[in-house]
Amino acid sequence: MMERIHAMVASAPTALERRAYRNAVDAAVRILDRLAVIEPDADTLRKCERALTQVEDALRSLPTLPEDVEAPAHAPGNPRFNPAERGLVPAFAIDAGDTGQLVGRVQFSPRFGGTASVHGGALSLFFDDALGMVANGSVTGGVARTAFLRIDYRSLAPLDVELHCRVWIEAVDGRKRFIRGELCHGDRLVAEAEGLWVAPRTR
Ligand SMILES: CCCCCCCC/C=C\CCCCCCCC(=O)SCCNC(=O)CCNC(=O)[C@H](O)C(C)(C)COP(=O)(O)OP(=O)(O)OC[C@H]1O[C@@H](n2cnc3c(N)ncnc32)[C@H](O)[C@@H]1OP(=O)(O)O
Repeated sequence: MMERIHAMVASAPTALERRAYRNAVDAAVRILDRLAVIEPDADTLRKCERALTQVEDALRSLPTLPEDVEAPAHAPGNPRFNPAERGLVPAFAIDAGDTGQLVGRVQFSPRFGGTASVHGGALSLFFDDALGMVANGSVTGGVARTAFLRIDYRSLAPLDVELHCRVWIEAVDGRKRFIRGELCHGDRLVAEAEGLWVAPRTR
């Protein structure tokens, strides 16, 4: 038990560690964004690979978070919890929220590109996070998992451009939370999403 408590305390990052973590992830995703747009040059890329392998070696020298420690690993203060801080989803800015809806902006950088526009799966990833945030927010209270997520792709989503997003609670029925969302480029609808989040049984 003491070991477990120690592991829980040890895995909660300080503000300094969290900032350093975010800066390291930012540097890594800037590399992926750059790799998505460059004209490849074998010599330069071989040098990059060598330098990146050194970075990887440095990261391998660090201990990994214990797998069995649920609470701190998923606590809001832990960067492992937050997909945007890990570079998994594009960073988005929340302009308004907290009343069962959320209004914000998101910009998909080149690594999220399919061909010339945003990859459909990246849009789905974003919606899972944004709708999930409202499903797990202060109005509904507590944790819920995605049961289904349907995306309607209405028009191509441009890369590197600010898109506007709105997410709201459509209905709550017992453990079920039906959430909807939409993403627009200016006045143009880019995609719509609807999903169901189910809270765990209490007994
Ligand atoms: C510590 C505090 C935290 C607070 C956080 C606040 C800050 C938040 C900040 C940032 C949040 C970021 C948020 C990201 C969110 C992303 C979430 C994910 O991506 S989760 C990974 C992907 N999802 C899975 O892996 C689920 C896998 N599936 C399951 O675990 C189960 O199937 C589950 C839980 C979804 C349902 O299982 P059952 O056993 O609990 O419930 P049953 O009895 O089967 O269903 C309950 C009701 O739901 C309907 N239902 C279930 N699945 C359905 C479906 N696919 N379609 C339609 N209805 C469905 C059923 O028909 C039933 O309805 P009837 O009660 O009879 O009316």
